[in-house]
Amino acid sequence: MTILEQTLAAIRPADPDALAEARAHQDRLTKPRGALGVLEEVAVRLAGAAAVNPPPLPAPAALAIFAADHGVHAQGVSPWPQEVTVQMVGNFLAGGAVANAFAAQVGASVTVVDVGVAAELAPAPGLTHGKVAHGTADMSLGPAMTVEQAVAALETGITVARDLVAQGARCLVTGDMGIANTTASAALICAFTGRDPAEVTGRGTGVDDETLARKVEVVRRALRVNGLDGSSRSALETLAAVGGLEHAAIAGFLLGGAALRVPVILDGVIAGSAALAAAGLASDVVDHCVAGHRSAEPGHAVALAHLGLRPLVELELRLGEGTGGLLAHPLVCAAVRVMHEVATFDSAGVTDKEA
Ligand SMILES: O=C(O)c1ccc[n+]([C@@H]2O[C@H](COP(=O)([O-])O)[C@@H](O)[C@H]2O)c1
Ligand SMILES: Cc1cc2nc[nH]c2cc1C
Repeated sequence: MTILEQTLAAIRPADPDALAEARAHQDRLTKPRGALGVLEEVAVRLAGAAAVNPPPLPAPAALAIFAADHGVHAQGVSPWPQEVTVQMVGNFLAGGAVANAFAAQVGASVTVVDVGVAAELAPAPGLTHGKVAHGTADMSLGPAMTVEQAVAALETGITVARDLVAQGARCLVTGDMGIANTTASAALICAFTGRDPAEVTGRGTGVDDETLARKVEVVRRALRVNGLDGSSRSALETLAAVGGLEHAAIAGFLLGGAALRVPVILDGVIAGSAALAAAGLASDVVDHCVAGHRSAEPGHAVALAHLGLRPLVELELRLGEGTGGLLAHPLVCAAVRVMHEVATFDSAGVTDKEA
């Protein structure tokens, strides 16, 4: 079996016994039932994903930033030049990006993965070489990737997840860097949810009205050229046709974490669209994902609703890199810590109104 086949075969849905035990456990803790709101559901979901209650504390966390370039950049869909992708990789490796500051704040490690940066990158500490191609082809003219390239990038993501868990990570956080990747994200979201490009295409790094209108038409053309406007293609073909190499690698990263029952916190719209592809390959992967935040990009809310995931943080972030996922990590840890440390009505001698 290939790494991808092995991984897909290993993914299990949330364990119903652990889910039920965790729900009952929440109701015995010294707080009014439901008082921790969304955090109660997060802890219960992690128990289901781990198949044990209480679930393991999701720490330490490891951020993987998957970097790649996009042929569709040639259509004028981003105000930023393509070389910013490789320049930001240098910034991540030097510790100078927002993702580095947030990772330091929450005690997460940072790994940068070149899965498809157009420029050559010299070996450096913290950089993983997983280059599948020097960027994708222009999806508005034909498929962005071959199916073989998409599989190679998926397997890079799986391998990165496996390596980080082997090194001790107990929570994975997705990160991305790729100028023009919000265009590919919008196309993936349309293809997987059936929504119109005008509803899900956003301003990315901050495009003006004229560029936004062009971006919507580029997404529409990419869907048409690749036969994704109505007719159904497989998840893998869809990912290859309009995804980016970082989308494929992030989808693999989610599958790799899920196969090992290690939770993965999703960052923004790039991760959300990659999760749609991962769910198309193995629907149970969603049970192992936590939506870290909701980004300002309109397609992100559409993707999360389709996946049935509720974002934890809403701060109008639209940076990527894993920044929103990292900010959610302490919340996820706090939700699980409750299950380990909070007394029950019985153990603390607190009168339960239900007793
Ligand atoms: O995470 C998000 O939701 C998000 C929203 C807008 C922009 N980004 C980041 O900005 C870059 C893509 O923006 P653009 O306008 O070039 O498509 C890419 O590096 C992403 O990490 C990320
Ligand atoms: C400067 C810059 C930093 C980023 N980080 C993620 N995407 C980005 C896009 C730009 C343009």
